[in-house]
Amino acid sequence: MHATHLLLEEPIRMASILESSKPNFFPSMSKIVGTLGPKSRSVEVISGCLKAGMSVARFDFSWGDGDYHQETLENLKLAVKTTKKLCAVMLDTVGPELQVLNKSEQSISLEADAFVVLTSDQDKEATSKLFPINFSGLAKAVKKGDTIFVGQYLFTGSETTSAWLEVVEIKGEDVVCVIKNSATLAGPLFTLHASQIHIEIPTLTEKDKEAISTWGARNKIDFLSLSSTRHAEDVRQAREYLSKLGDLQSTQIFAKIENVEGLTNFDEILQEADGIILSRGNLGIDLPPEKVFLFQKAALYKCNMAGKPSVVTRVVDSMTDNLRPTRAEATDVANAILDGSDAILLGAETLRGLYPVETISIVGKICAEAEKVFNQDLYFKKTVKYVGEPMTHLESIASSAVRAAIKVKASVIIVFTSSGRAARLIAKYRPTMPVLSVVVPRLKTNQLKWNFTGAFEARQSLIVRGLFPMLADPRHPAESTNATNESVLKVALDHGKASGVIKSHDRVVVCQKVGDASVVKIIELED
Ligand SMILES: Nc1ncnc2c1ncn2[C@@H]1O[C@H](COP(=O)(O)OP(=O)(O)O)[C@@H](O)[C@H]1O
Ligand SMILES: C=C(OP(=O)(O)O)C(=O)O
Ligand SMILES: [K+]
Ligand SMILES: [Mg+2]
Repeated sequence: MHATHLLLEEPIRMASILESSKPNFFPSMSKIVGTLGPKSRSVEVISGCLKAGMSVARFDFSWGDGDYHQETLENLKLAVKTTKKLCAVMLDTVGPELQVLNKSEQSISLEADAFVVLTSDQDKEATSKLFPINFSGLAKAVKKGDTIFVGQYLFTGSETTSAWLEVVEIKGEDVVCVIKNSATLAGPLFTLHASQIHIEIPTLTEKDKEAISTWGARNKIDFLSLSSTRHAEDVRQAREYLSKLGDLQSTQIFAKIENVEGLTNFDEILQEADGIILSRGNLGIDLPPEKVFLFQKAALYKCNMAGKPSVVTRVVDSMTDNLRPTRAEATDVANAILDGSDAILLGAETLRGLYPVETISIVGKICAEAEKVFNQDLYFKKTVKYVGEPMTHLESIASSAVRAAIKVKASVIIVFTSSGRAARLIAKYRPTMPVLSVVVPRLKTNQLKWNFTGAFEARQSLIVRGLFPMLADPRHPAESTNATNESVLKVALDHGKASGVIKSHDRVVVCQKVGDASVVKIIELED
């Protein structure tokens, strides 16, 4: 991953662009989150997704029930076993999403300039003149002139399967809208997005709590994607809720920023959350188009400096129906990585798209190319300056490990960690080589029984750029004596060699504790 060093800021030989890249052991350092659904739930397709580079599976509770998602998850577990590729699980909440139920499932044709009424009377059938919605407060929340988008889940706002409405009148509980573009709405469920409007529904709804405490607890979810996070308090409340659900106190919360409220409160939200999802689908509707890129760059910079993983959504919509992305989309993926994103989240493309595996593969290839021209040196300096002095011991060790690894052209960095903190700090400095994070389990008690930690920590690094986890044998005690350190390191090196990331005569940088001292050491392998 560090073979050819081109920098965007330097003149690039045009011919070098045509040289094909050697495939690496890992498709890319950047991570891919795939949403699993109708087109991606067989063991076969999921195995294909894992081999193509998906390392986090997202289960979106905006549609489908627990049983449906459970079936998919069981298939994922089988696929993980057969492919031997690790995958983390993310539960995505419904949140304060407005929905129209189309019980008859017949498509609804909307004509430009005609009128449609949004009503809270959910007993009514959806027709081209009437949309029953799941919220009674809309008439109070919107005013004449406001914009509302409606379409099939994950609509883009630019195709003929979604429509743009403008509020013309409020009649009691009903909202009368004029249709701005002709469209055909298909499927059982449409999503509604009222631009820049506060919807008075809690971020974590009762339905979400139910899904988390049953499905989530049963499956020990690694990540909670908190849809429509609007305030830091939303994250605190979700954390409080998870803390009462046994193992889920280890679940990480990714705040999904999808509207201007979340954007306005971004700094406080970032402090509370474990990571951020830039939900550009909804945000792209809430923001004027010319401002979207700016939010992306500003938010990713803040995540990078905080050392918290970031995820960008909705990159290759057109691949839902096509084998190739548009030029704009291909360029957009690369730019998300150059802007600092850790991961790319695929929604419709894998959920209901025709080419889930191919999409993951192409997105991974674009990410890998972007990583090669990423100006790590500049980024490193910026980060060190931002952190300032004095650094914490651990941060100083982590940044030094990355620097040393680049200077000696190490093929990998191996980091020992239990909490995952050391590994995340190394990733923060964006090493150009993969980081094998060796998660050493710790024995922990909840006063009832003994348990090993480590599984969550290992899987949670699957969303961080550059981190590739392995779980050490729990028979190795977590205290760092020289003998155990050496034996765990040997296992890690063997693992690296067996998988092909480490070859004989390679240099490897190791970050671990010896007694009470944190050390960075450089080792040169024999054959
Ligand atoms: N089991 C272990 N054996 C050796 N070194 C370790 C172990 N766990 C963590 N370290 C090292 O200890 C330092 C602190 O790392 P950190 O991830 O914060 O530890 P912990 O996971 O115990 O909180 C880092 O240098 C890390 O590489
Ligand atoms: C991923 C997105 O959100 P949702 O949860 O609605 O798919 C998005 O809006 O980009
Ligand atoms: K959702
Ligand atoms: Mg969304």
